Amino acid sequence: MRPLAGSYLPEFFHEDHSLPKPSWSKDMRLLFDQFMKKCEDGSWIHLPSYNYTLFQRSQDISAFIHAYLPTASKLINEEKLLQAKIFTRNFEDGLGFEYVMFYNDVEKRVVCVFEGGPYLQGMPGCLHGGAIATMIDATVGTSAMIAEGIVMTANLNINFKRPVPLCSVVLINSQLDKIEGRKLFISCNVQSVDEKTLYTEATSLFIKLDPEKQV
Ligand SMILES: CCCCC/C=C\C/C=C\C/C=C\C/C=C\CCCC(=O)SCCNC(=O)CCNC(=O)[C@H](O)C(C)(C)COP(=O)(O)OP(=O)(O)OC[C@H]1O[C@@H](n2cnc3c(N)ncnc32)[C@H](O)[C@@H]1OP(=O)(O)O
Repeated sequence: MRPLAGSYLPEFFHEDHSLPKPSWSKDMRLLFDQFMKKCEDGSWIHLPSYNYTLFQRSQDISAFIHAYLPTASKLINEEKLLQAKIFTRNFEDGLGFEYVMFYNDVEKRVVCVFEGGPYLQGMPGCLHGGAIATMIDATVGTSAMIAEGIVMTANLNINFKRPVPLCSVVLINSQLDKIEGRKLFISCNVQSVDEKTLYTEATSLFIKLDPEKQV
């Protein structure tokens, strides 16, 4: 199985969605600039983000699924895989998930600057809990993938402590706590930009996939 080479992908697949857009709020842009500044000495790394998976070409996705998820592969329509896109990267600009992640290798931390747009409403004026869970999963998932490669979420435990105002910017801070064999334990919190409000706390367990096992 070969990793993705950009050359055979349509142009729009190359777009990095984690870069500033006109739809970003002032807070989002400010935090982006602050973290980019921290990247200058190499302590933090900006993580690009696309709306396709690493194995977008049908045979690459197919090879991946057969190797790692043989049971699921029996139920997957391979033609539809050509249309597959990353869940969080398919809303029009500014309406859904706007986010950018940064990674600190020494501290084993991934931080996500996230603004949930108006299409992510749950309770009136508030972000849907599922949208928060999605972005927590994406953030801790990124941390797990950086550490161990091909992983899946086995457990995600979330305490919603305060409602997140719709269209506000939050910081999702994740921390790789420990790795035990194939298990990765990653904790996370969601805070307001001024760090005065703790919205959410979460713990997660990721399992490194074992191609020898028939999951
Ligand atoms: C996958 C990446 C592919 C590459 C993609 C490339 C680019 C992507 C680009 C952008 C994406 C960026 C970021 C990521 C964004 C989002 C992340 C989303 C991730 C997900 O959204 S993913 C979907 C939800 N996820 C599932 O759909 C999993 C269903 N599930 C299973 O497929 C199996 O369950 C599996 C594989 C997890 C484990 O199965 P298995 O057979 O390999 O391992 P096994 O069961 O033996 O467990 C081993 C040891 O973990 C312990 N253990 C297991 N589960 C536990 C639990 N829940 N609580 C406590 N302990 C647990 C056991 O007790 C044992 O412990 P011990 O060894 O001590 O006995």
